[in-house]
Amino acid sequence: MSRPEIHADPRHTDPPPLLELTDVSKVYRGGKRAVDGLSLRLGPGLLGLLGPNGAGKSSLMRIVATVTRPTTGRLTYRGADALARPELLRRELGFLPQDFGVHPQLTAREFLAYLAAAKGLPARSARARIDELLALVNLTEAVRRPLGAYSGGMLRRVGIAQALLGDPRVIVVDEPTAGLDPEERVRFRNLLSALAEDRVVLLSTHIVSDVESVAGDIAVVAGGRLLRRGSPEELLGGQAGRVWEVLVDPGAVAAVQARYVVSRMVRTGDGRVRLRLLADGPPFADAVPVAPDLEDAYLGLVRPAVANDRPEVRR
Ligand SMILES: Nc1ncnc2c1ncn2[C@@H]1O[C@H](COP(=O)(O)OP(=O)(O)OP(=O)(O)O)[C@@H](O)[C@H]1O
Repeated sequence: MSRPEIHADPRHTDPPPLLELTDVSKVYRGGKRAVDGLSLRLGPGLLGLLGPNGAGKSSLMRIVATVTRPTTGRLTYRGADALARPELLRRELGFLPQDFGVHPQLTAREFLAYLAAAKGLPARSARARIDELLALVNLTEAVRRPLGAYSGGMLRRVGIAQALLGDPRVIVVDEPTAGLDPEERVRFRNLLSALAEDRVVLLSTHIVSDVESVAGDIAVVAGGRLLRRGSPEELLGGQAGRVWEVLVDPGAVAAVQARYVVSRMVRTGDGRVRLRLLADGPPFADAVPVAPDLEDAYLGLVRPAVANDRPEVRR
């Protein structure tokens, strides 16, 4: 298979990036190549790292967070080698890993105080910061309860709060909206977007809507590679004239799916199915061209790169 073209974004070439990954690969024991020659330049702002399960997002996030070393490639922070001297990056980093674990017997305040101490933050300023963060993630009411009694969404919010201890300049959050309800999702996206005004925020997700409204800059990854980086508009531009809607009988759906990337299916009131699909020209005589959205653009990039699950029919 030919290597996909790597699109560098000229906006990120000047001034020098705060954080830079150069030709980074990660090969796990057993030979799995999770990240494959990936380069990224990051300055202040929010970069949405969007890719399907297994794309290598977590591996990449762990490399940036200096939890995992890449097999080959370079990582620099403020121009210094962050693999040789990870402490330079670590002391300015907040990381929310995908598998964030807590001590169930501690309250949120106790747990954050414990993490603040582990990070070497002075106790007095940490206390004030913890209360500020608990309010920010809307957990003030629950601070006296042990974490073992928290819901998944509440624990996620504790994870977000701990990532912000110490006022990091680089915030790395791996699938942070997993387990959050829709209102919490919106709240959290807005928080990250405000933080990204003057910080590097790297947010990974497989959910297009998580990055759609907040990230002016999106990197689409699959198979450990960067497929495309750009603004939502730039990503949409790549699919202009390639998105169509067509009404078919339910019995015809499988054949259409076998031939085209189907980005959406909706059962209509009269028992037919409206399919939205990607094709270079009109796939059927009665197909209607429609404007691409980010979900189309994402699937148009990712589906040719990896085999993926088919979408469910929405009723
Ligand atoms: N420690 C490990 N040892 C071996 N293989 C691994 C390890 N961690 C991840 N992988 C494999 O590397 C690939 C990329 O995984 P990674 O978790 O980085 O992707 P991802 O995009 O974050 O996916 P997900 O959202 O499912 O976590 C997958 O095939 C995964 O099974």
